[in-house]
Amino acid sequence: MTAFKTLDDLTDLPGKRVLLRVDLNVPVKDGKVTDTTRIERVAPTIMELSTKGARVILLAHFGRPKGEAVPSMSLAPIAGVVEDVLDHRVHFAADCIGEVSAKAVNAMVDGDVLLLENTRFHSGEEKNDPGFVIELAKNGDIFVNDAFSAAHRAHASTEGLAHHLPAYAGRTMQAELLALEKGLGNPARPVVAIVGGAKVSTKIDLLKNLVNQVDALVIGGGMANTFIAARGIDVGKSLCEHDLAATAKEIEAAAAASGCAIVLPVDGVVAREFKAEADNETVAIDAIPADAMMLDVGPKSIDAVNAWITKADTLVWNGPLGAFEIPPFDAATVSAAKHAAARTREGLLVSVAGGGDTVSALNHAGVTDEFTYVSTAGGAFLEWMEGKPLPGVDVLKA
Ligand SMILES: Nc1ncnc2c1ncn2[C@@H]1O[C@H](COP(=O)(O)OP(=O)(O)O)[C@@H](O)[C@H]1O
Ligand SMILES: O=C(OP(=O)(O)O)[C@H](O)COP(=O)(O)O
Repeated sequence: MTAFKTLDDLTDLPGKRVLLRVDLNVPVKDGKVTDTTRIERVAPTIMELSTKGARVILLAHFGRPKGEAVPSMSLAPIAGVVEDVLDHRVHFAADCIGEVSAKAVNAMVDGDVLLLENTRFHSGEEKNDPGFVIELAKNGDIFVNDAFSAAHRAHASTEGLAHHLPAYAGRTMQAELLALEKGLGNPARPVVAIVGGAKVSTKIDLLKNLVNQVDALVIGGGMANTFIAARGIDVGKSLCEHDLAATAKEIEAAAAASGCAIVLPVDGVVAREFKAEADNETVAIDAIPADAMMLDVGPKSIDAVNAWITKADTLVWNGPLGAFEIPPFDAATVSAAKHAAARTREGLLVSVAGGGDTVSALNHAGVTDEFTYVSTAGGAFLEWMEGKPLPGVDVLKA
């Protein structure tokens, strides 16, 4: 934990350009940020550096634009939200490298905060391309990483930069690792994991190891549809990654071998449109109409999920059970969140949840403060839980 340098080791900041990696990959609906938790969590690091006289240059990604400058994934609208959370002016530059960024950085005075455009607008970011890292590094004297939730990515702004500039962990990075170690370092059993959400392809591999560490794996959301389809059941138009059927089967086999129960939905709430209050019906899992999508798990499945939460001494949760942003498809997620919160309140459960949308879902259910710990990270938190090396953390220790 103390293996890396922190802001406590940074002295003489006035005049220094600090490249601060943050995670601004926040939930957005109809162009509006719906949850500012990730911004609130990095605010103390930004303000500490600014108050100590640094010129704070924020690096972040938004969405998965795959190396293209996709306007809908610009960070420009997020700058104003960061400004509101910080209650401090936030300048914006329309590129994270090159002349545009250099001009904005050169115009900074001590204490200024500048947000650079989405690092993923350049293909060099995800490739951790050495030439791109050098371009990023030109704008800074010091690198601080406060994006624990992106630390499982070996990208230019999360890993590469630490090889080029003196590198430090931000306050959130420190706090996340400490809290996860405290909550899950030696978890009381049974340990139940809930994994749902939409990022099926990037998270499914994590389940292979997770089943060796938990006593039950409850699967919901788009992830469940993929497992259900792999069992040969037609999921209609549901979010599903059919090409991952073999992986899903491997995970089921690994779970059987390690004695981990796999809990899949037995019923679902289906609709033909992805919108709030869409006409919907509850059907058995093997009766999803061909033209419908399962947007939430059904009432019998909710009972089963809550029964597993009752059995658990420790709960780890990433990914909502359904499309919670569009009621009534929030029912399962809200029910499980409230049940886990109640058990935690009674001292019967250690509950740790994480992920940009998961935090937003817990906020929606009104129970965030009642969980033992809520991480900003989803995938990174699961990888940490698996014991996998996190490139963004390891490079700070190197
Ligand atoms: N059955 C479903 N169909 C479509 N989308 C779903 C379904 N269940 C959950 N989702 C979506 O998953 C998203 C969150 O997934 P993900 O990004 O993996 O979580 P996190 O950000 O917490 O790691 C939410 O936007 C939610 O609407
Ligand atoms: O939102 C994020 O992760 P999460 O959905 O696992 O919480 C991070 O910003 C990482 O994003 P990525 O999964 O596109 O690399």
